[in-house]
Amino acid sequence: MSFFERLKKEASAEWRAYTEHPFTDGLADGSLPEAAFRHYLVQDYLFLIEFARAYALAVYKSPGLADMREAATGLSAILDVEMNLHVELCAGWGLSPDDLERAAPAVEVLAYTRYVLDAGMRGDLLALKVALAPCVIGYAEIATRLAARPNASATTNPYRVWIAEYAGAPYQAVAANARAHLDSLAERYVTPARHAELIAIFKEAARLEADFWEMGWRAGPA
Ligand SMILES: Cc1ncc(CO)c(N)n1
Repeated sequence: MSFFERLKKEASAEWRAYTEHPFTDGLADGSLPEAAFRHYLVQDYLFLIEFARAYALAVYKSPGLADMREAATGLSAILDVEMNLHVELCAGWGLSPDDLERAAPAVEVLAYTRYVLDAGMRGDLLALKVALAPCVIGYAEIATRLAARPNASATTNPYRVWIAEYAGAPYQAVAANARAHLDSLAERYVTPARHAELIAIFKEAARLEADFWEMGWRAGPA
């Protein structure tokens, strides 16, 4: 079993609560209230800015050049690809870059991004990549599951663009790469004594991802 599979297995309750949150089902069938999605989009932009900072920390925390380049590629994937797609997606929802940058971060954004940055600052590159894994790899898994649903790509589903973006080949390749790199770091740096620490970080990050969906979900009409 790969290291990533092992993490998922150990954190199966947290993983399910995150990847099968009702918010995601609302995206799949188009039933998610628009206010919930709009709130999520604004907060996700603020999240991505801090997430880019965590990748920058991964560059710094890299023991060697190959790890450094991998982290730099991840940083560029966020700053140059994912954030541009996000701005485009937001424009379609009537949200300008100004609207996005003026927003105040929700406590769920602060809690999650500070947690990941802290795990990286006090730990090594592996601890940081474990904290990042639910975000990067989780979204790829969620979108693949949603894309297989009957209404996911229907023109009547307002969330089809979001699903297609994360289920699409470029994002899936980013996630596959992150997964392979995590497994290779684990081969180099995991010791039995570290398992509990790393599983705890993974569980916490998955829990904070579920809280992120919950934040969006609460912004929808009751
Ligand atoms: C909250 C959150 N987690 C993961 C991703 C994927 O990058 C995202 N855009 N937002």
